[in-house]
Amino acid sequence: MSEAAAPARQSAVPARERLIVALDFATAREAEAMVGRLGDSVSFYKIGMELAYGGGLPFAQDLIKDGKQVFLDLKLHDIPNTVARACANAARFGADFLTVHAYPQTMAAAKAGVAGSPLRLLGVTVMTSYDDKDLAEAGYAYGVKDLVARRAAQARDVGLHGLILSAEEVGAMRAQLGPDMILVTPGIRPAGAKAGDQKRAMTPAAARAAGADHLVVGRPIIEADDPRAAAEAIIAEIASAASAKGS
Ligand SMILES: O=C(O)c1cc(=O)[nH]c(=O)n1[C@@H]1O[C@H](COP(=O)(O)O)[C@@H](O)[C@H]1O
Repeated sequence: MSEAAAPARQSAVPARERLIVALDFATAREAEAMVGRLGDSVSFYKIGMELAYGGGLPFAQDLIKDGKQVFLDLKLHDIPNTVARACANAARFGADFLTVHAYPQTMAAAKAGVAGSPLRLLGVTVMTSYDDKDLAEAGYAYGVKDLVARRAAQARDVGLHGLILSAEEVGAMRAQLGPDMILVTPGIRPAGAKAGDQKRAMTPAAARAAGADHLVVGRPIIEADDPRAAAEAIIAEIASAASAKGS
């Protein structure tokens, strides 16, 4: 894939493809049942670390064969040799996105590992369950805003394709990084939904209006009584925010 092609495609992405549903289940069987319930309302799925240990990787390949887009959320972080080799192996899957933690060594190794493949790497900046106090407790000298900005600049310097960050930082990071970086926001909560462990959460409309390219949503859809209706409501919110921006 030509790297220059990505931004044009990002701005042209339809609202439905901006929603990424997190298949946070223990088994591929449960994930498959959810994909069946969501039907053609959802085209993009995330396989995270829980499902990866329950048949998620072969299931990801089934999804790709069925024409779905797949985000492998494996959040890799290790010594450069291991990260580069893991990314090269993951690139064979045919997935669209893969996450690595946004540490400079890790990002550089990941970039080298996927060279020549269309797999796009997303650097996880600061988990959306963290606030400034959590970072201080973990030993960081930076608060959320500054650490996200620092890691975003490092990701851009390494040539990473995109970032995972909360919608609270998207506006500032879009201004800092320009239109090319793919900005993906978890921590999405429709009005009135329970935040759970998410500390930096926003509504779908607010996240999209702030400039998020893709929104990752798990529990508000997969735990809903009617997951398909919940997904359609979020897609409608994304579409209304996009048209309000004229994009
Ligand atoms: O990398 C991620 O996808 C991720 C990063 C982050 O900072 N916060 C975050 O919530 N996620 C993932 O996004 C999903 C959010 O799920 P819900 O909180 O249920 O909507 C989960 O699968 C998380 O693993």
